[in-house]
Parts: sequence; structure tokens; C-alpha cells
Amino acid sequence: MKLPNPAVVITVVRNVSGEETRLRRKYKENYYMERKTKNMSETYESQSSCSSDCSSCGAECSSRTGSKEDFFVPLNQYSRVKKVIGIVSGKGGVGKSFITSYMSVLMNRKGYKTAILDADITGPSIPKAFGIHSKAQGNELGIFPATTKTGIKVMSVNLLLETEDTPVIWRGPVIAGTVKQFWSEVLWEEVDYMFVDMPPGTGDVPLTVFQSLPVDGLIIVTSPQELVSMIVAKAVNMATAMNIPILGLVENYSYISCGNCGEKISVFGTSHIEENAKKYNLKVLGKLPIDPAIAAAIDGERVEELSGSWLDTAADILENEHPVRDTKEVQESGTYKIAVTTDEKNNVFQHFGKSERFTIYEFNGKELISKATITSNGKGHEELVVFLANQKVKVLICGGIGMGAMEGLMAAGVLVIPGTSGDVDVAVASYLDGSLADRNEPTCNHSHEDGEGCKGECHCHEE
Ligand SMILES: Nc1ncnc2c1ncn2[C@@H]1O[C@H](COP(=O)(O)OP(=O)(O)OP(=O)(O)O)[C@@H](O)[C@H]1O
Repeated sequence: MKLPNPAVVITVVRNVSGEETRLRRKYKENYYMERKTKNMSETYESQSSCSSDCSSCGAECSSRTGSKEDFFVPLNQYSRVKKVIGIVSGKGGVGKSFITSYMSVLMNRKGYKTAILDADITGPSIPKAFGIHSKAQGNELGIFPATTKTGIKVMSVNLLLETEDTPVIWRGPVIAGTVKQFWSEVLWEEVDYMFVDMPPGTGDVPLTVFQSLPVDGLIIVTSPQELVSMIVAKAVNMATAMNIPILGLVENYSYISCGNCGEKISVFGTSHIEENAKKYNLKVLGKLPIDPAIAAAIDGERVEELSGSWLDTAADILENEHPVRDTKEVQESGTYKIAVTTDEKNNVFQHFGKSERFTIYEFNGKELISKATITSNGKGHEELVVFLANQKVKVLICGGIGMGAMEGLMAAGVLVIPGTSGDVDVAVASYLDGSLADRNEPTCNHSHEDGEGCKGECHCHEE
């Protein structure tokens, strides 16, 4: 059976935006461009067409002998996600979405760029916890995630539905396909830790997600009234089969604290989390009380304002056992150059393909070593890509830029920060302190098939 074409999300976006023709065309372009440039999509489709017993395949069926990586769908080509952590539970309602949200908040507070991929398609509760009610927007390069007040990126099916209470009545393969699209078609840009709120259980959809996304580790959420032993055993077996490490166990609803004496009362009876952790050689990452402050923060859409040290151990373990080199560390690791398209007034020039001047900043860590405005030798995006690569530029800050140019730059190892305007120095400073990368402005939406930028006056930011 062939999995559905990823156009399902496109269709939903079309309904929400009302810009049927334009968005549909652009997303289709993106989809086919991606297929052209990365034939992993083809691999995924051919593998997906296998029946589970492989009876429809010949002896050459790659899924029989293929590695785990063969099943991965490609990450959106303009994104870099360093670590993917799945949050799983045996059944719904144990607080998995809250743990997902709070882990992303804690890692964000530690200074990492965090994101949440809400794979709980039929019960999406992440946007509400953060007070996100906006709809997802996109351009020809992909779909933009929502950004929370503190800069956490979120993608959830609720951002695509017509109304928040529209039920998702989709079959398993469509749900799994949507999760894959969240990975491959969302413009996550740079993310240190992405948390995936998994659907409860160990069924078809979680399995497909584990096969499709390069999950680096799992956090298992349980509650005392669950059949913890069985839940943990199932999760451990699944993780072992998928070759995914388990970071540890979190017990939610573990106890209530007496308001008068502070005594911990185990309302659901004695916890068995420790003995289960020992049995499977796992860590207990945290035990959370039933706390009205937690429920109030979630209901009040203020999870980012919540304070509580319940998951500090989990955050420390994640930081130490799954370290990432964040942007700051890369910046501190040696010299590098940032280029900015520059007009006569030293503002960011808006048409990359026609840019004749670039301001090149060279940094050692955060220290500016040199700054010079140089003239490019040629016009047109292909020559400019070569020009910047020869200058050993690592980051390009620009305004509008076409898909061809973007691809060329990414292939040359240049990180592109598009959709920027205003003073070039301010733009570079904004990039260095991280605020530029978090912006959600689209790049120029005009046709850029030739990669040459807009013809005539550009009004892309007025669209
Ligand atoms: N420790 C806690 N104390 C008080 N309320 C909590 C706690 N943990 C979670 N809740 C509340 O319980 C409800 C269910 O939590 P949550 O949505 O995180 O569960 P879930 O496992 O993701 O459920 P589902 O799988 O159905 O999405 C939410 O309203 C949340 O605010």
C-alpha cells in the first residue's frame, strides 16, 4: 500500500488560508523540488509500498536488508535539528504533553534553541499550553512553525485546522504521513533540542514515527495508577527494537504535598517506579506531584511562566548525555565570516540575485576582527554563490532570495538568514544575539524560479 502524498497538509493549509492557488502551487513546487534534490523521498515511498510481510517485494527489497536510516524521511533542507527526543506514554492523560512542554521550556531556559513537534495528531494539546492560536503560514520553501513568547518553535496539527475544535478523523497512515511532513516540510531552521510529543501507546503511529525520524532518545512518562511494569516493558522493547536509547522514566501524579505539613501523600498507592527502573537499568528522571499550579499554568496557557524543579535532573541529564554544540559555541570556536547584502544607505539590500555590494564581517568568537564592504564581480545568483564561497563566508544575511540561490548557498555550506531588512550592523548584531534566527517573516514570495530575485519593485513584505 502506498502512503499518501504529503499534499495532505497542503490541502489543509489551503482551506485555512483561502489562498488556494498560490499556496498550493508553491508547496507543490517545494515538494517536487525536494524530491528532485533528495531522492530519499523516493526511497521512502518505495519502502512504504511494501506489505508488512514483504510478500509484494522481490528479493532485492531494500527494506529487508536496509539499515534504520533507510526509512528516515529527509529533514526540511533549510533546517538543522541537532537532537530529537521523543516523549512517550502507555496511555493518554498521564501528562505527556505537559512533560514535553516543560522540558522544552527548561532547555530553552538553559540557553538552547528548542522546538516541539506535536505528533499527537488526534489529541494536540501543545499549542494551548503555550497560548498559540495563530495559523501556520508558509512560503515556497516550506511551512513556518509558530514561535512561543520565549522563542520555542512549535508545529501542531491545530495550527493547520480550520478551527481548534475541528476533530482529526484520519486513518493511521494519514496521521503518520502528517508527522513526517512536520519533519520534512516545516522550516525549523536551527534547533538544538526538538521534543516530539508522541501519540500514546506503542501502536502503528508511534512505530512509524520512530522509523521516520532520527530519534536520539526517549523519555517514558508514567503515572502510579498505570500498570507501570507492563508499560515500561513495552516501551523498552520498542526502543530496543528501534535501537533508540531511553533517557529514563518520569512519574507524573506521583504524590500530593500536604498544604499544612508538607508531607508527600501517595494518593495512588505506593510507587513502583524505582523497582521498574532498576529492573530495566533505567534512570528515574523525576517524580512530579499533582499540583494545581501545573494545571492552572496549562489551562491558563502559561506553561513558560511555570517554575518548579521537578524536571531539573532530566534537563541536566539531557544536556550532559546528549550534548549539542550550540550556535554560541560554534561562534566561539574560531574565526568565521558573515556577509550581508548591502545597499547605498548601508541597509540590507533586498534582492540577493542583484546584490552588487556585500558587507563582510569577520569574527573571532564574538570579537569583530574586520569589516569591509566589497563589490561582487558578477550578477546573478550562481556567480554570487561562488563569490561568497570564495570569500569563505559561513552566514549570509539578506532580504528576498530565490529557491535556486538558497539551494546553491546551502550546498556551499553557507547558512542563509533571509527576510531581513534595515541597517546591516543591526542585522548582524541581531543574528549574533539569536533574535534574528527566531523571526518568522517569510522571504520574498514572488516567483524566483530563475533565482534572480524580483523583477522590478519588490513588495514582498507588504503581501
Ligand atoms: N502534575 C500535574 N498536576 C496537575 N495537573 C497536571 C499534571 N500533569 C498534567 N496535568 C494536567 O492533566 C491534563 C492532561 O495532561 P496532558 O495533556 O499533558 O496529558 P497527555 O498524557 O499528553 O494526554 P493525551 O495523551 O490525552 O494528550 C492537563 O490538563 C494537564 O494540565
